[in-house]
Amino acid sequence: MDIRYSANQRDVKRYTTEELRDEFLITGLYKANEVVAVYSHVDRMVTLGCMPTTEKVSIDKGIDCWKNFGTHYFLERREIGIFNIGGEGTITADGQTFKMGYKDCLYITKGTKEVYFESTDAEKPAKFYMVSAPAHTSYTTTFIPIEKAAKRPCGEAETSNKRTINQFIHPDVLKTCQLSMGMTVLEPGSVWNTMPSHTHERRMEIYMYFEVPGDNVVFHMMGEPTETRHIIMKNEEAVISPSWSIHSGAGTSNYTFIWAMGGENMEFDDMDTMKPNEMK
Ligand SMILES: O=C[C@H](O)[C@@H](O)CC(=O)C(=O)O
Ligand SMILES: [Zn+2]
Repeated sequence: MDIRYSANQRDVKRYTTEELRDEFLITGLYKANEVVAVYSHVDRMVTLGCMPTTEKVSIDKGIDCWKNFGTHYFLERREIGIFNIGGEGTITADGQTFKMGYKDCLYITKGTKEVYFESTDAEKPAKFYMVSAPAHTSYTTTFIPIEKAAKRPCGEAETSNKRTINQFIHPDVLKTCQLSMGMTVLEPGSVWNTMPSHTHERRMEIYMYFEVPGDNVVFHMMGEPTETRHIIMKNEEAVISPSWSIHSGAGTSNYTFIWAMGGENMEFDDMDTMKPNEMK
């Protein structure tokens, strides 16, 4: 498993493009019938991708749970949020089966021993995007279609940031230990997410950009507000944002992204925002 040890804001100021990408960018999430996992020591969050084609794939395929987590199975002391960003598929969690259409979300609670992924059609495989956080207790495994998500329209066409924040795994929708996840959809002509930018010292965040058409890219902004850097991101790539970093982006087209947060603070609006002209 790819392990990322956390980097601090002082050293990051001197990182080259390559060092910045090696530390924070997550690429290659979808390899047929594999589980691709990146363990970050920032809040011990694990980002995973699974694209089952011809096989029924177990969540711990290729992962040595005892060596990496010191647990007997993946969700022994973890919770996980899963979105399907590909063709139709199914997830089986301790015998319960969930049909997962495009953009459907599933929260699976701590203590779930067996989790399997399958695609309905190997030619149009499901692509599961997942983020897992350490958990101290069990709640309820819950299927959340986009209609059940709490919707927050924000931004304006005039400032190229008109978008809808869909809160799926969120205290208003269901209980979790520390994980919250959602999906932000930008309108055509809007390219900026999370502008005005913010940080939240009390929790970290991971963004995964998708629906980035063709050769387009997203310039993902990170760093301390007065020491910003950017990472150019392609479709279906994710990026780790430590608590000290802004996480904001501008695409060469509109796009969609999934955000995931972990930390003790679950108050969505508890952010330190800044005016765009206060940043450097
Ligand atoms: O802490 C909250 C997260 O950064 C995102 O929900 C922000 C976002 O989706 C947006 O403004 O476009
Ligand atoms: Zn944020």
